[in-house]
Amino acid sequence: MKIALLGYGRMGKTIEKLAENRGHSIVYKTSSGLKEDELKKADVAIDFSIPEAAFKNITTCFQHQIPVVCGTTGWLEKYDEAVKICKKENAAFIYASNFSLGVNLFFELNTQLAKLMKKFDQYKVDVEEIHHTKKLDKPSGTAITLTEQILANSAYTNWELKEENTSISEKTIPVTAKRIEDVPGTHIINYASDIDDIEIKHTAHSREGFALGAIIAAEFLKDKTGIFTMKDVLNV
Ligand SMILES: NC(=O)C1=CN([C@@H]2O[C@H](COP(=O)(O)OP(=O)(O)OC[C@H]3O[C@@H](n4cnc5c(N)ncnc54)[C@H](O)[C@@H]3O)[C@@H](O)[C@H]2O)C=CC1
Ligand SMILES: O=C(O)C1=N[C@H](C(=O)O)C[C@H](O)C1
Repeated sequence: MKIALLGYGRMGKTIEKLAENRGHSIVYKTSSGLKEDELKKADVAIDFSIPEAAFKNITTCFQHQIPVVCGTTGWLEKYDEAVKICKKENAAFIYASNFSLGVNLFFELNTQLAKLMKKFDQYKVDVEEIHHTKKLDKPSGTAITLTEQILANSAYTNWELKEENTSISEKTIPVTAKRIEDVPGTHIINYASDIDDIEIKHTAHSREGFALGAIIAAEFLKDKTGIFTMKDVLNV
């Protein structure tokens, strides 16, 4: 498979290494704007760039009917518009806030746990994410997905990023974002009561899980049209 890497930073470089080990070739890579003649050489594009660039990158791929896998976080206010353009251009698209198998299993666990906890209102939930200090967005896209899953399966009505010394209402899910050097990505869901806590946690040991998941998504998407999610790719 011929891959275009849109974003050649930490993730782009990890994807290049794993993709070549799986027999794919990187035919185009960029860390700035797109050269459309170069992009057109690819069977599929993988975007791990920056929030400001993702929408332009992926919609340019749609215009050339190049299937695109996007892992960039922090641009989702434009997701619905991207989906509309993808359908109009008869292109193919997968976005995921997290491509790792482990986190996608964790998403299922989180949903089931939220359903179970719904009737036990003595437990208060909070969501915490920890990432490296170079991360541009907060909270992480993964933390937002986890929080939205809890909202869809509980009596909570909204979420807020918790800054120090702020008080948060009963119906609001507090989300804490910590930045610690070199942490690839940790997510914790805690249900606390006066008597005990119940906690689930996912810890990424490196970026390889994210990169491998994105490559598997690209292998799935090549030669397809339409909008897909990691549930379609992994059958979870
Ligand atoms: N969905 C997932 O599984 C994961 C998502 N991410 C997300 O992926 C994104 C990238 O993460 P990292 O690789 O750690 O960041 P990074 O900062 O190492 O790499 C981003 C690269 O994009 C480049 N860039 C800037 N403008 C561009 C443009 N117009 N077109 C193409 N590239 C451009 C930058 O120069 C940089 O090299 C972030 O939004 C991060 O949150 C990261 C890991 C996993
Ligand atoms: O920026 C990162 O590094 C990561 N970003 C994604 C997110 O925002 O959820 C996924 C992963 O946790 C690493």
